[in-house]
Amino acid sequence: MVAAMTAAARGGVTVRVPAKINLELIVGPRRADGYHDLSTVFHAVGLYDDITVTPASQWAVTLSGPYRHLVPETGDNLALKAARLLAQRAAAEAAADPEPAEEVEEPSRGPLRQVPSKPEEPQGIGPVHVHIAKEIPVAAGMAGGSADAAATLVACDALWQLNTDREVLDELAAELGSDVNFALTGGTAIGSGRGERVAPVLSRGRYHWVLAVAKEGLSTPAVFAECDRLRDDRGEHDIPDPQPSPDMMAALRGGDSHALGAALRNDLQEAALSLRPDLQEVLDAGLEYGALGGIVSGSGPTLAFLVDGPEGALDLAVALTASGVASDVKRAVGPAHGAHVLNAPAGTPLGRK
Ligand SMILES: C[C@](O)(CO)[C@H](O)COP(=O)(O)OP(=O)(O)OC[C@H]1O[C@@H](n2ccc(N)nc2=O)[C@H](O)[C@@H]1O
Ligand SMILES: Nc1ncnc2c1ncn2[C@@H]1O[C@H](COP(=O)(O)OP(=O)(O)OP(=O)(O)O)[C@@H](O)[C@H]1O
Repeated sequence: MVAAMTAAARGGVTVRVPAKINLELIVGPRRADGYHDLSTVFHAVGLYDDITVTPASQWAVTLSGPYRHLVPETGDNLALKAARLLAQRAAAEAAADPEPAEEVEEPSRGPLRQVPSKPEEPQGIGPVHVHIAKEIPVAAGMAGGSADAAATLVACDALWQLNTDREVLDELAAELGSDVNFALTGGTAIGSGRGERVAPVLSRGRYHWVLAVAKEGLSTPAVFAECDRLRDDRGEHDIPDPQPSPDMMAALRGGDSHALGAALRNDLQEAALSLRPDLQEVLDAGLEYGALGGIVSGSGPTLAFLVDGPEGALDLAVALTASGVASDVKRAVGPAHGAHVLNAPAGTPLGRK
């Protein structure tokens, strides 16, 4: 928060964005465009990246935090792509929709004449410096890059005072990646299409999670490809269209963590374990030490264990660490809010007066 206030004083906007896990991930057949239709239940958890955007003379991105060395500080960074995409969109809209002329009465000449109205478009759309305080593990199946992209859209929108329609933000989010739309939304929500169509789901309760983060990440395309390969090897060709499961919907409606633990499902889990067999030992240990359920998060390799409260979370985190099967163990509570502004410069709609 102090960093956010300092950023605001320098004319920057800071946005906080959560990591996600997938409580359910049902993978349909591979589509002609290479993606897979999904039915997923996204769940945002309280493990956050903070993104600060500040006006700059050229586009730039920097990182801090324990995972900073794993993320490019170049134009490949998804956050920088998001900032440029929003700038391009705003410029295109301004060009397509030139300032409307308005009629005014000019007393000296009598008749009405046309003059351009005062520009409504915000000034100063241009290069920004994006700083990512990174706490979300990288290539971990927790949508860290997507979270940064979503946060940057929200931060630049606030910085440039664009007030972009949610529909347009969603369009840009989908262009950046399948998980970006959910990072804008947060909470617990159903994802369909390739994951970019996000809709609310009736859910109650707060859930406590223990996350076992692996040292080395997994590539999302490689895990989907392994899922296809395993299905082909088994001769599974008639993959049904993915649908949310009644058990998961009932568990969420009831807010019952035991029912939720039993309903956790991830169709990418087998593929992630096939590529990283060492994860099975950690999964078994978590369940043995009392988790209500355990699952590979998204495309992995992070493992998410559901426990029945904060004490259970501490006990499991200690047990997993002490047993030596997992070196980086975190605790988080869900659901968490989607990308939200922490602080904005004075004088802007979101800033202090
Ligand atoms: C595994 C999940 O995290 C579950 O939420 C997502 O499906 C992955 O979302 P993401 O990382 O934002 O993925 P994208 O950047 O859109 O796609 C990366 C690659 O993952 C594969 N991919 C992704 C999403 C999807 N529905 N089907 C796919 O097959 C494709 O090979 C794609 O080229
Ligand atoms: N801002 C960013 N934050 C994290 N990774 C980024 C970012 N920009 C680009 N990347 C790259 O994207 C790749 C995937 O990282 P990310 O942390 O998003 O994976 P993930 O959590 O497995 O994604 P998902 O769960 O959405 O499939 C990494 O190789 C990373 O270097």
